[in-house]
Amino acid sequence: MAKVRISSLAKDFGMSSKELMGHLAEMKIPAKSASSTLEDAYVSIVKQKLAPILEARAAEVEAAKEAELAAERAERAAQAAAAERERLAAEARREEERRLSLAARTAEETARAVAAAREEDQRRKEEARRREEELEAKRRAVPASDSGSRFRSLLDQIAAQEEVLKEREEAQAPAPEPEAPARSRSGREGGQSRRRSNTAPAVPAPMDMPVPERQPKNKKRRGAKTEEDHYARMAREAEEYSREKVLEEARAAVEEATRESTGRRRKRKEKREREAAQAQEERKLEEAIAQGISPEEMDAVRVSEGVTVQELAEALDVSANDIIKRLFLLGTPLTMTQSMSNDLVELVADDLGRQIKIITPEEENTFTFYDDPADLVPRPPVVTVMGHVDHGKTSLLDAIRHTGVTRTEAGGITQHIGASQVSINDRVITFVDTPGHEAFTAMRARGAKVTDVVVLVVAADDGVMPQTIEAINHSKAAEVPIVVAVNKCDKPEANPDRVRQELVEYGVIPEEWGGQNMFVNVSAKQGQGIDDLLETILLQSDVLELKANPDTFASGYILEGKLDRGRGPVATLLVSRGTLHVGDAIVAGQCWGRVRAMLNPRGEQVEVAKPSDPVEILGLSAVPGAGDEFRVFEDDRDARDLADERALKARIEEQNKVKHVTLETLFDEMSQNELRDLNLVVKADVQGSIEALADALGKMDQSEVRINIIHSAVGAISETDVTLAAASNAIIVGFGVRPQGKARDLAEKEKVQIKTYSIIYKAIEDIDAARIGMLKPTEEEVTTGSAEVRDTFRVPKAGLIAGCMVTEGEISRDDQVRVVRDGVVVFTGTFGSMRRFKDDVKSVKAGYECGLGIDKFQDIKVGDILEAFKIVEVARTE
Ligand SMILES: Nc1nc2c(ncn2[C@@H]2O[C@H](COP(=O)(O)OP(=O)(O)OP(=O)(O)O)[C@@H](O)[C@H]2O)c(=O)[nH]1
Repeated sequence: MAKVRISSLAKDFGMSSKELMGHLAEMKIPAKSASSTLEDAYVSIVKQKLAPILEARAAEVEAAKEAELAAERAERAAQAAAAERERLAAEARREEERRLSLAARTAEETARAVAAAREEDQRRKEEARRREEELEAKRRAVPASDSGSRFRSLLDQIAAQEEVLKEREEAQAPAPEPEAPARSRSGREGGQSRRRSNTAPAVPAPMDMPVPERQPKNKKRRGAKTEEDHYARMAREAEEYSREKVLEEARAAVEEATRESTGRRRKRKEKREREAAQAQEERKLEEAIAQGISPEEMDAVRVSEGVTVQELAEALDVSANDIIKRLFLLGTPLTMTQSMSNDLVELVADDLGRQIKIITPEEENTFTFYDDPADLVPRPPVVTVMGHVDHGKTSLLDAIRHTGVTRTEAGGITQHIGASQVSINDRVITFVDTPGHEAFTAMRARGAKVTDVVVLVVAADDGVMPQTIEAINHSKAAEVPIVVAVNKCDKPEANPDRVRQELVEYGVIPEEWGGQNMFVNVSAKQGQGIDDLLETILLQSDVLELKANPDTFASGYILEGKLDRGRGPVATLLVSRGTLHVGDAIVAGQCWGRVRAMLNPRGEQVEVAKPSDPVEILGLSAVPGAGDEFRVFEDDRDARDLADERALKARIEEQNKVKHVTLETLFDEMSQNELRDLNLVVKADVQGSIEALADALGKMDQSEVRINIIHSAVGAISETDVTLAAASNAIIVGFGVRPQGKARDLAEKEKVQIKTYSIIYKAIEDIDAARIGMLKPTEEEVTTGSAEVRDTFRVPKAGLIAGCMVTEGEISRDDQVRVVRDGVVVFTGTFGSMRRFKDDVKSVKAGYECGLGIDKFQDIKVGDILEAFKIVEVARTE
């Protein structure tokens, strides 16, 4: 059979060998190290079980790849965008430069034009002044009579000259008028002003630039006006272009600013969300710590142990069909109302990629209470006495009780209720009387935390013994402080110091040696050191600052439950919180009732029990179990409902234990079309048997049902085999091997069928029979009687006849017969004749003689024993 190394399998799975080893350990598949090998059958189981993880991992890898690709794409896009931004910025820069240089050029030109205009103006003024002077000189030289007409003609000449000059001026210098663009854009102005505005320059002149004088208007100059329109249009276009540009830039700037502010807003929002998520995470963590579970479990969907397919579907909010389908694929077909094993629930949840938390009945029956610290008041410590057998636990408890009783009041111990209370220095200590760690651990296993302090009894003459160590370990696991009572100190061979030294090795270190544990030397027998021990317990409990809220409905744990003939169910409870009153409606496990009467440890009737008080109560509907949690309900209907609900759940669970396939049910399952695979785990004493079976199975018709040997090995049927079979709905077939004790128990619990055979063909027959839906009853040989051959004689036609005496039972004519000579079977066949005297008979009883002939056997000898037997069909029990 092929084998795979764990390390290479882990590699295939894309996980570390360590992780895979962890999974294997969970599946109870034996694997020593990463270099160990796994059978093929195990590999397929591992693959099946890990399928959800592997798929998830593949999906993760896929997602990571995609994320990488997306990141790459995003980066490329970002680069492209950056390049585009760079290009646009460069373009904008170029545009700006161009605009600036244009403006500069225009300004320069304007300045030049203005200077030229000024110069021209100056020159004109100069000219006019010079002409004025000339005229004045001429006027003075001309006689007064004809001076009028001559003067007029001169003036006309001058006017004509001025006209020419003006014309020249306009033609030479179309100096642009630096007028504000806003004014030029105002459409309310008249045509004149519009025309004026049309002469505005493309770019406004710098502020400090001197404004050129306005050009004189001339409506008659048509040609000049056309020229003006052309330039004006160009100027307007240039201006509009630059305006558009400015607007565009402004818009872009606004957009950018908005983007930045949205970005900031988004960032702020993201930060707020992050903080909220973090706070929620922290809250979750705190809650998880408070409940003693991992934060992941907080997210998980919670279902009760033994949940049915339908309930699981509802809890996971998926269709029941989906779950049934998955179960079918897992090889465990179940119907809607059948309950599922924890393994199956986890497998299905994994398959669906969901977190699930299975709530055990203990967890389900636990209540969580919250008390305001202001309501808490000190309460007495609850102490459990533990120690090795015969080290004096019972004696010590007796001595303590005796001390307490005599100390408080006369009357002695009248009743023992499984717990006791003693008073010392006006303070009370409660002792859980059931000594030994079984009670303690059993309670703890049920989630009951009743003990505040453990008194570890160690006999000074015996020292640390195995149960002492166990008690230490249990106390430490429960985080309960230990006070050591070194007992039997009265004995001459007592060596309390040796006890101290030995305990140091186990981390129990005396205070006087710098450790945490208080030690007291006592003698339970002589009552020595008991007060000292009680005071030490009080000291230890002071450190613990034990408190509880007495002003609320009571809750706590059942210490003991029993059925009393006269009084009915009786339970001893320890109140952890609140105050219990007679008449309270109470639920404990699956029991409920009203507290009819309450007795304190001294057997006195009491009306109330406060935190740390043990009381015996009457009135429950049934006997609760030790460690069951109890609580009082305001309304007894609620109490009854809860108890009923729990009882019903327990019953359903019992009925619905997961059903696995058996050879007998195989045909039914097949005909319902629910099963197509018959999985086998084969264990044998020799490899040859496994091979022979595999061979034979291989030859069977597998058209209707496929037979898979999911695991085979030489050796006894182990727990691991059962786990594997349970997980894969397989039948365990054993040849010449038996299940180990624990494996049998587990198989019973898991309802896994184990079939053991000593002959291979029987197994093959069974499997084949199961396959075709017929499981034949077993054939058994039953000895009917035996006869002794006393004589032989020959009879014509009939052959050799033996004269016999029937010594045992009754031999029938139809029986088969075995001829035994000197302890060896020499022939097996059937009777040919059976006669008494001359008559053929059907049977002969013990004590009678008869003549017997055996078919095809003529070698009967005197002294032979003829054993008669029948083959009967016996209905199979396995
Ligand atoms: N000399 C002496 N004998 C003691 C002392 N304490 C207990 N014994 C004896 O030790 C034996 C065992 O005492 P138990 O009190 O039954 O011890 P235990 O630890 O309760 O034993 P189990 O219940 O069987 O685990 C009895 O014979 C007691 O008489 C003591 O202080 N001194």
